[in-house]
Amino acid sequence: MAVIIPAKDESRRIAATVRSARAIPHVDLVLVVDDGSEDNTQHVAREAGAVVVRHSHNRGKAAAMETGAAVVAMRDAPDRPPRHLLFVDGDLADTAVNTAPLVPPVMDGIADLTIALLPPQPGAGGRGLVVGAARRAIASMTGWTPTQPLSGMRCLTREAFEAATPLARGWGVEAGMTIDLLRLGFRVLEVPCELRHRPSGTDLKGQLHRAAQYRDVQLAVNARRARAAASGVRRTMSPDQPRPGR
Ligand SMILES: O=c1ccn([C@@H]2O[C@H](COP(=O)(O)OP(=O)(O)O[C@H]3O[C@H](CO)[C@@H](O)[C@H](O)[C@H]3O)[C@@H](O)[C@H]2O)c(=O)[nH]1
Ligand SMILES: O=C(O)[C@H](O)COP(=O)(O)O
Repeated sequence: MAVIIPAKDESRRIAATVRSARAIPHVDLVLVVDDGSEDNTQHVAREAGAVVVRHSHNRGKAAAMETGAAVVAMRDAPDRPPRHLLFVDGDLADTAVNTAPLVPPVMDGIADLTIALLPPQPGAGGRGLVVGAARRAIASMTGWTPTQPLSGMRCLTREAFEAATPLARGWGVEAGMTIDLLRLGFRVLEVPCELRHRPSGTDLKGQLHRAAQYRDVQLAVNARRARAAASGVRRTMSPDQPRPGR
């Protein structure tokens, strides 16, 4: 099992997150992908015992996740099955170890993707707009209604990860991944985890962040709707079927 931590400017919390993640049973690799931080995230993470790779400029969370998975693949042993992947945010600090319940269902083959359900977060300022839009979009495309559609703490098999790539960009990654995997028949499970993260507030920074989340989720969902419609048209036009309009 490898933990992948995408991290942008997380120097205040990354050491505690890395140390805590190293204590998760079955984890033998903790990889931090420094996504073009302007602070010293990479050094702090390395000192705390993580393997660290770095984007020279900021590319967004989804790109950091893809980089992380590629690096894990390079470090897998040729004679052993590929490691499963556990994605953990850099701001969980001491609670990162509490993502441990995500692991057994994947290791035991009960689920292909597990998603953490977080308890209510003190200081969270959202009105549920982005969360609600993502939830409805996932439900309409898959028939499954997630409780926390944006939760990024996720454990999945390598097979599921590869089926979900290329990932949707930026903040669209979670909604895109859930839709893609469910539509391909993978099994998804939400698992309660006692996590504490730094929630977005109600200040301007928080609202701009939500606007970016909303935009990225819409882009991810629209691309998937278009793809589903196009594959529907292709099916209609396959040679053994009558063509539309004829
Ligand atoms: O350009 C970026 C921005 C952020 N991060 C990292 O991505 C993680 C999540 O970012 P955060 O700022 O904590 O975002 P939140 O709004 O708190 O994230 C919530 O919503 C996101 C989806 O919109 C999910 O990815 C998160 O897991 C979920 O906690 C953190 O480790 C960041 O350091 C990057 O790697 N690159
Ligand atoms: O704070 C959050 O949970 C996310 O930024 C989403 O915000 P929302 O509450 O507006 O959906």
